[in-house]
Amino acid sequence: MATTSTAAVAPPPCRGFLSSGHAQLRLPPPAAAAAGRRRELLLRCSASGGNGNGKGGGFEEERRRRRQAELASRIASGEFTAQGPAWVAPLAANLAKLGPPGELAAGLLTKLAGGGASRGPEIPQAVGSIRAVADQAFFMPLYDLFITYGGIFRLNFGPKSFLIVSDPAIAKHILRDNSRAYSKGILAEILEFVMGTGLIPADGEIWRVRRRAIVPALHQKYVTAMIGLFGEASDRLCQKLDKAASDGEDVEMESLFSRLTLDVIGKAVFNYDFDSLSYDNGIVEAVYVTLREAEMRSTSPIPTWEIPIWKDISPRQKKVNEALALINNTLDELIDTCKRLVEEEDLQFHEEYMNEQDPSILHFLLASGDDVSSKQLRDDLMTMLIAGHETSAAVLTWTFYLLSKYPNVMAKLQDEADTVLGDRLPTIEDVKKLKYTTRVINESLRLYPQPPVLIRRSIEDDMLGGYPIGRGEDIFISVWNLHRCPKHWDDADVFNPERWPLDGPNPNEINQNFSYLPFGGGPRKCVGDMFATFETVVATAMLVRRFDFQMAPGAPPVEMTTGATIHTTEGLKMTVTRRTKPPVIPNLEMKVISDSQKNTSSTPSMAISAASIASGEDQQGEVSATRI
Ligand code: HEM
Repeated sequence: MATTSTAAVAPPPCRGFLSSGHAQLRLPPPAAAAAGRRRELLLRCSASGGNGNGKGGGFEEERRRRRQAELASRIASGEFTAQGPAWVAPLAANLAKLGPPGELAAGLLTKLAGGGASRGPEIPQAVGSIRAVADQAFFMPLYDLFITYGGIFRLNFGPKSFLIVSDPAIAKHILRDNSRAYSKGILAEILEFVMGTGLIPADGEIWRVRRRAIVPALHQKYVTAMIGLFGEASDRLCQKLDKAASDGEDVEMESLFSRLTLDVIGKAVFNYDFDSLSYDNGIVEAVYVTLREAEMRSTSPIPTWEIPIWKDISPRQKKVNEALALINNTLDELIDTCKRLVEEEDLQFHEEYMNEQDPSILHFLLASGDDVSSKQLRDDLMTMLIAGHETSAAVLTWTFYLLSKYPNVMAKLQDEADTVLGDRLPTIEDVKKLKYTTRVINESLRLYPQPPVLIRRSIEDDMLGGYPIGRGEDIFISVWNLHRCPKHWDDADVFNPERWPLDGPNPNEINQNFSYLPFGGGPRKCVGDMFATFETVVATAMLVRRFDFQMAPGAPPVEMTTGATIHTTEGLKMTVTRRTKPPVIPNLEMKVISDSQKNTSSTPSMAISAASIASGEDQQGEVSATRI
């Protein structure tokens, strides 16, 4: 079968943050009994998926399992284990950087120096080489190390050192209880070139002011109105798939989901129609060039973009600068146009203000009289464009991957979509009824959290898990590990939407006590959580209502790699078949905001959001994301 090529401007994503570095892992020697227990745990905890029977399967699963088993047996054999006086670890780490002879010397040194006593509580240290696992996404080996060495340990690689946190109580402390003692650290440094002081990288006073300005824009009426936009964009994707099904072409769904969510977020944030599902234009290409650069910077061991002269003459940097200039000019024009519209408007601003011709966040911000420089406004828009684009696309990609592996879940999902949606574009009332679809998204986010790690830096001394830490520590909170911890989850690796009862609260960080963090937690929790949940629910329901999805024959194995979110290494190539049900023809004359959607101020609270109301940020008096 031929393949519909849709990835012209989206080059393959980069490898993991640590994958090209030489991570050095060293830990205190486990007692023999503990090693045995760990080995047992490791065997139970391979982070693989499974098939519809929950028994696992597939070539890629097998490869993943083999690689994990290899690392597990190397850890259990004590290969990474060394002990000795405090000076041994850094010296061994530096030796190991010199390649295989250095690694050998490091091994000998640590063996000879063995038996050092610890003075007070010390965070377990990982030192050694993970080159053997360098061909997988970096959060995968972190999982095996977590299973072996616990909820907090130090990872040294090269001159860098990170604390890896996989314990819910420690995550809660950093993200919520003592969040003021932590900044975005490396993340802010990496993203500065594209997001400036936008909401994600910003810290301190700038963050506080911008969060207070932006959160109100995602109010109930706005998110409800967006459901029409989600439906129309998903319908355009359905038309594309319809054509592929007629032509007998396989489709690369990851790239299509990326386009779907780009089209949605452009309209939702600044009322710009990228129309990337229809064609590639300069601005779409510029967005992808910028996104890939941000991911490259987050995964590269050497910051070539900072090297004097080179940064000015490198063709890659030139392309990035041109792309950024194009996006910035476009955003400036959109801001100017919107300012004119607001000036001409007979404006009566109120809490749930929304311009029905242009319900975008930009319009809200300008109408609210937000006193902000154009540069800051641009940073905020750019931040939301990126935050709301790749994340939702990744959720859809991994959801459809999981559905192809679990046909029983797909069948239930299709039943629900048939019953609830009929032949209409979804309304807010429909979305409330799509409870199983919502559980599928909840569960997909558990298995494939986007992003898989949250990054912080301590800006004060603190205690984490009983260990003292100094300021300046770079910290990775592994959401992947939290979401797959065998102590917290039954059959942690199995895709089981039924684990979340339909009549129960929507799972979130509060009711799962920070073992489940799909949208983060505390004051920096995602502002787009409801938006994103509705967007992915609407798209999933509309697609499965019309089509069956299977992995395409001969499709490359679906492996993970990571930048900001979890990507596939070679795309998600699927065969799409029209369902045998009578064709569904949505009423495209329906307005983006239907009459029933206009009067939403009295919309009763949904089960899906009721539980998220009591979020950590409220307890801290910070501005929380809007709930419906
Ligand atoms: C399924 C899709 C999404 C997922 C999984 C997701 C996930 C997250 C997570 C985990 C964080 C916390 C990051 C941290 O603590 O370091 C976050 C923050 C953020 N998200 Fe989302 N997000 C999604 C969609 C969106 C959308 C659609 C928007 C905008 C409309 C958005 C805007 C933001 C912003 C602005 C922040 C920073 C908040 C702050 O620091 O105050 N996200 N997101």
